[in-house]
Amino acid sequence: MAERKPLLSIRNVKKIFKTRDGELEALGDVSFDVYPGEFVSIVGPSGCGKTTLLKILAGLLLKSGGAIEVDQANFDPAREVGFVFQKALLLYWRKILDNVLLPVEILKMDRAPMKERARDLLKLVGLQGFEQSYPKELSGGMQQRVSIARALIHDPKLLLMDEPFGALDAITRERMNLELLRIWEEAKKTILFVTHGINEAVFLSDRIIVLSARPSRMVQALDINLPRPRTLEVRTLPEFGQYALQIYNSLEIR
Ligand SMILES: Nc1ncnc2c1ncn2[C@@H]1O[C@H](COP(=O)(O)OP(=O)(O)OP(=O)(O)O)[C@@H](O)[C@H]1O
Repeated sequence: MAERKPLLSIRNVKKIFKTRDGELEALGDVSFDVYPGEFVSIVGPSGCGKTTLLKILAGLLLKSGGAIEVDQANFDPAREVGFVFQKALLLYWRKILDNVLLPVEILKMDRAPMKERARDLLKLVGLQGFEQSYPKELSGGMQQRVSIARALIHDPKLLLMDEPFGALDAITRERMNLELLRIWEEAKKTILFVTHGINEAVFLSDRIIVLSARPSRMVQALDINLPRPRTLEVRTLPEFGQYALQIYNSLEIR
């Protein structure tokens, strides 16, 4: 079998912010790989630089050191990366279909053929029939599903998700976890997912990267060998608890 090549190689990435009070070292030295089709989560203490790392990967921030290698010539983050933030950040004056089509306009792609894709994606995220609604007519969970459809519209290889369900109530969050796995399996994307939820990370991921407090470095890369497709029963397996405990230990939560 041919050796798998990572889609993304993050090598000794550092980020130092220059602030009024001097330099702030956010990312100390972070290295890990993400393989095509993987679901990788990042967990770590508040302020350790998880959002910073995602922004660097999306091309929204410059790194201060290290290297990011991508297994593709001319990998353009604008085209190959989709970003889902904690808040859905929909444009309230645009209908749902037009919100999903926003990246198409930003990337100056042909809008007409993408309309059909936008409809298909809304169906994929369970929002068929809401194409002509406005964001305020949708619940928080529904709005977040629109933002997932929007992040997928230009068919990026990599989906970066920054605590996408952090603002949702616990029940909606559970539902969104199941939805996301279904979407991931269907859309066959590579996902890098930031969360504060250790159980959420274990439930969703193939691998979990645990970062230390600032200046952060990787303290653990944990492969999650739980069966897929994951159903809620997976949470009752003893291994599930053992994985969660390993992460608590790495984070020194006792
Ligand atoms: N633009 C900036 N200028 C200066 N400092 C910044 C900037 N952005 C982030 N920081 C600092 O860098 C550190 C990492 O921030 P970041 O938002 O990446 O952390 P995080 O791990 O995502 O946190 P949380 O889990 O609380 O969301 C923090 O100490 C933050 O104050």
